[in-house]
Amino acid sequence: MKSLLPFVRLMKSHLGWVVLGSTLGLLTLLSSIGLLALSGWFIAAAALAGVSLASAQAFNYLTPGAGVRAFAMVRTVGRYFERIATHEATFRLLAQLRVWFYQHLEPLNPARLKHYRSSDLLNRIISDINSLDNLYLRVISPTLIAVITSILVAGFLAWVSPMLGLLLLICLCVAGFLIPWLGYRLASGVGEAQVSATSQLRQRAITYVQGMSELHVYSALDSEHAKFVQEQKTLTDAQLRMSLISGLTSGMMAWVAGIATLLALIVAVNMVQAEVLAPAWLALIMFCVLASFEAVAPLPVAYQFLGKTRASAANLLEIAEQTSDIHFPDGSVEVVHPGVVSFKRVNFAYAERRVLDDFNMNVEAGERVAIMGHTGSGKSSLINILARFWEVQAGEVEVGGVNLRAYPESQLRDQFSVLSQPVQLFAGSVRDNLRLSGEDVSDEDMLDVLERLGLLDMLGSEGLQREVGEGGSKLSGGQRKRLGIARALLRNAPILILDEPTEGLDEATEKQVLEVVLTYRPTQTLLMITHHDLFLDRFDQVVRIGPQ
Ligand SMILES: Nc1ncnc2c1ncn2[C@@H]1O[C@H](COP(=O)(O)OP(=O)(O)OP(=O)(O)O)[C@@H](O)[C@H]1O
Repeated sequence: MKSLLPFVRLMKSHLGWVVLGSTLGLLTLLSSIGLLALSGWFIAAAALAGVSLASAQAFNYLTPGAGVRAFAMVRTVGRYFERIATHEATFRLLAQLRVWFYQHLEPLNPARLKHYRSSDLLNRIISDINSLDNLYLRVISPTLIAVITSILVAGFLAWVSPMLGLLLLICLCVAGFLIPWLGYRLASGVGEAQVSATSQLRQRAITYVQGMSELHVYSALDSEHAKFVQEQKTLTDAQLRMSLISGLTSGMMAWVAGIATLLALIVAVNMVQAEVLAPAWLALIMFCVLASFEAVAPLPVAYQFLGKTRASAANLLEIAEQTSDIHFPDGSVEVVHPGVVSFKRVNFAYAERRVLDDFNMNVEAGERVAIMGHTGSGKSSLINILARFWEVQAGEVEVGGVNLRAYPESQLRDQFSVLSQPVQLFAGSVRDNLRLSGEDVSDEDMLDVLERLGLLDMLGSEGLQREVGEGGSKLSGGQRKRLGIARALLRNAPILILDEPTEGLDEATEKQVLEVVLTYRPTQTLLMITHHDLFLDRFDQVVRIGPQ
């Protein structure tokens, strides 16, 4: 249960709605019980009063009639507002949970998140967070309502007869504690299996859809489909077992309610025979006992799904409790020499994989540097280091004359414009993608750089509104790359880092692109990772990484 505590604490900020929803729920339920009990008494008492003219005339129809109407109105109006309040509370809690989760996820650098697939994270954000709406709506609020209602109704019956009160309390305890506990025990493993099966199925579905063309080409659709069906079956099996448990606990609940009513009837009939209870009270007691089970009826299902809710909570906490090992200080630093980059005796490894060993590089402001080396030698790792996605194990890295570790995050990001590999484009228009380089970038600047990179034809009649598709799927590989270069060029930062900007381009386009890269911002420092030696003579330095 410890895993649920942080989520219970989150409710504090919406305590008003939470308390209002539960109070209205309690009021509605008590009105419902009162309505049934009073109506039962009223009909029975009126019928008995009708036996003789004198008793019929003496019978007070007005007060109980008004009571029935009052209970009916409170029940109807209460139910309406209870739904509004509990849903408002639930949606507010869900919204807060999503933001809370994202706030914990966002600072985790790629080094922390590399063990998680993006589809797994997506599943946690959607499915696991949704499961947590069970906690307030189906567990906490109904439990509170059930406890208070049981005490009040059993107390009322105890006032009529202590025996009746005790009897109802015992039956409500069986229905409200024992049966939910049984449901919880039976379903605890199944709920966890359901959470895991849902996650697996969603991950499989995402991979399946994303890799559809490859699966077609390699004729692997059937085998992938078979795995998909198997995972669907695992989920359906878990759901079926959950339904069987629900059926079992609902049946037991109806059974206990029936037994309680029968026992109450026996006690009440004896009291009527002993003339300690008016006959019309028989109906009141019967309806009161029957209706009181409405309070505990939602509990077995709620507790049955508690295992699932706990598993979801554990999934979320697993991410939320991680702390980034990379800390950015607050405040600001004075960038002494904008555009300068230096690596001094740097050692760097991904876990046990050594990449840079005693690596040195000095780049002056405005210099153009080509970074070359065999594939896998660690060229792209320089970007990971400069962006502080990963930390170096030894040595010093300075940007603008300031140690990388002294930079607040946003100030560090302001030092670079980066074209990474592969280029990440977002579903949206060309303008949306270029806008990432700065809110103040004008359409004219965008069109100018696109023209220089030979991309105007790509825009067609739609211009900057041209949609690029999911990940740039509506563009060719070369267009994607050049659009990424355009975005990097448009961002006015002291240092431009391009990771293989001309990879996959034909020679003429490669020349055109390099020309733009080398002339677009003449005073900007350029670090260009490349495998090609085209235009190397126009670079101030060539840095080679790894064995030559
Ligand atoms: N996130 C990571 N976790 C573990 N190892 C990694 C990670 N990223 C890269 N590597 C490994 O580090 C080494 C250097 O990778 P890097 O991407 O820096 O090489 P590169 O020189 O840019 O290669 P290429 O020219 O093929 O792009 C490679 O052996 C690679 O397998």
